[in-house]
Amino acid sequence: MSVLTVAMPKGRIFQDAAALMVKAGYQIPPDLEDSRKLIIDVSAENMRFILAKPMDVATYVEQGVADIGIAGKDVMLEEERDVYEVLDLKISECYLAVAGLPGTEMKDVAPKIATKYPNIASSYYREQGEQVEIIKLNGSIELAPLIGLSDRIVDIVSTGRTLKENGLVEFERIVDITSRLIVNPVSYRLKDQQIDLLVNRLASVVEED
Ligand SMILES: Nc1ncnc2c1ncn2[C@@H]1O[C@H](COP(=O)(O)OP(=O)(O)OP(=O)(O)O)[C@@H](O)[C@H]1O
Ligand SMILES: O=P(O)(O)OC[C@H]1O[C@H](OP(=O)(O)OP(=O)(O)O)[C@H](O)[C@@H]1O
Repeated sequence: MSVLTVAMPKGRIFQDAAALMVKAGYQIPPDLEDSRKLIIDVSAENMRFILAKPMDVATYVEQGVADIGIAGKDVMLEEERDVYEVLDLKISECYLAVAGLPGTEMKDVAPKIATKYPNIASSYYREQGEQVEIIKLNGSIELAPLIGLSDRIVDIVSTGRTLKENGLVEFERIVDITSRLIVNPVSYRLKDQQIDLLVNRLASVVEED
């Protein structure tokens, strides 16, 4: 049986994802994320974990250097990678929303939208029939309307604390987000039994609403 390479997102999703795998019976070392090592072999499970930035997970899986991966639906929508999305893991829940300063209207001509998700924001406003200028930022998105960089932001909301503490309000909810199990199409053909086993084991522990 060949080794299964799993691209795991560092950061927020990691703990939820590792807990789910442990619940599914996989012997994952609890300190997987504590070291600075980026490749961790778990020979007992015939698995290799690569620790990636969340936005890059789907890239590793599409390129085939990882057979499977765990990625937020936000990443899947933004990146549109050629991978199979096989299971909603129902972890790391959040949503994408439009937010801004309360009581403000968008400018009539070329309103500015700051976001880490330019593709999602573009298609959202295209569907709304609104012509906007997208400003790509890499973080601290909530700053943009506060300092006059944008009329609105498109960003992730989880507890709502960041919006609240910066005096911003949510205007529209765009899409609910959870993390997904994704698979490289070629790997799915070559390692179908191994992957099916993992999918079934994870599916059986994913909480049903
Ligand atoms: N409050 C939240 N903010 C951002 N992402 C969240 C939140 N809650 C869940 N998520 C999920 O976690 C993923 C991002 O994880 P994380 O914040 O660790 O990475 P990141 O955005 O690359 O962080 P950084 O750039 O600060 O390292 C998103 O793709 C999303 O699916
Ligand atoms: O609703 P909340 O629970 O407050 O979470 C939402 C915030 O968390 C994320 O930012 P992150 O912490 O990843 O920082 P960033 O500014 O570096 O993107 C996201 O971009 C929001 O700013």
